[in-house]
Amino acid sequence: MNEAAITLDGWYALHDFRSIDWASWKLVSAEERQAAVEEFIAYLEKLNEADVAKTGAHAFYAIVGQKADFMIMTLRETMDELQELEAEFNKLAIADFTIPTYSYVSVVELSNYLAGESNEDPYQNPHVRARLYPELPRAKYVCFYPMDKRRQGNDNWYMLSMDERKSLMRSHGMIGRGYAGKVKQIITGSVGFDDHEWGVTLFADDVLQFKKLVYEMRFDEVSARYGEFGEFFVGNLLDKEKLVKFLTV
Ligand code: VOV
Repeated sequence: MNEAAITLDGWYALHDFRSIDWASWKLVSAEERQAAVEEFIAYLEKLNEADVAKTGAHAFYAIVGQKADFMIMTLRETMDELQELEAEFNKLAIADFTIPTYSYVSVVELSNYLAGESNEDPYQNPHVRARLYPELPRAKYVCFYPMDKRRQGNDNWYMLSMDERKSLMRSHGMIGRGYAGKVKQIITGSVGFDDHEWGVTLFADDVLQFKKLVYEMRFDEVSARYGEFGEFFVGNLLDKEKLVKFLTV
């Protein structure tokens, strides 16, 4: 059997995409709408308490295009908490006017492809911890897509030796490093959890950097030869003020 990469696993992740049923939302009285918006804001503020306490993190973005109207991404210590938060959202008044369009369940993952030899417990290393339990930046834009590594004929990632995969991942990492300070990436593993193998969540203040990074990576062997991609979602940061405007009809 080929050698599997060893993964370090951090917070569990839920990406929850919803569309709004605008026709029904418009039929509700202004008072009811206001109450629903306030309740929604209180829910988001409660999510943010975990960000402040560093027991989790969340991101909230308006999605551009017809795939969804907004996305709430939550990171938590347990899968149980993610499900509880999802159920809590579903009980909000605003949820009656949303249509679930897509969701993704995964866990923040680091592989050992580029890790050096060490006897220390990686879970105690502050740099590793910062990546496994990441703060989600309030960047202006988000990009999310699920992906797989190909398993077809001669292009089978899982049949490559550990050394071959290490060398390919090194090249991948080098391209990524060129985007330091411009794009923050969170890679979440989803084998056994969802329909693809990884979720890729990117944050940036310049939306064009997503296109530049993803395009450049397409020419790198890991993506060119072995990358298979699901649907792409791109969105704009929603703060309280923008949310109120967004839900005003
Ligand atoms: C912002 C840029 C950026 C940077 C710096 C970066 C670096 C790194 C490093 C150093 C490593 C390996 C060690 C680890 O940390 O796990 C990875 C790992 C991974 N990546 Fe990456 N990646 C980036 C960005 C980045 C993008 C844009 C994509 C999507 C690919 C594309 O074509 O659209 C991606 C994918 C992945 C995946 C799926 C994995 C896991 C692969 C596996 O088989 O386990 N990644 N990645």
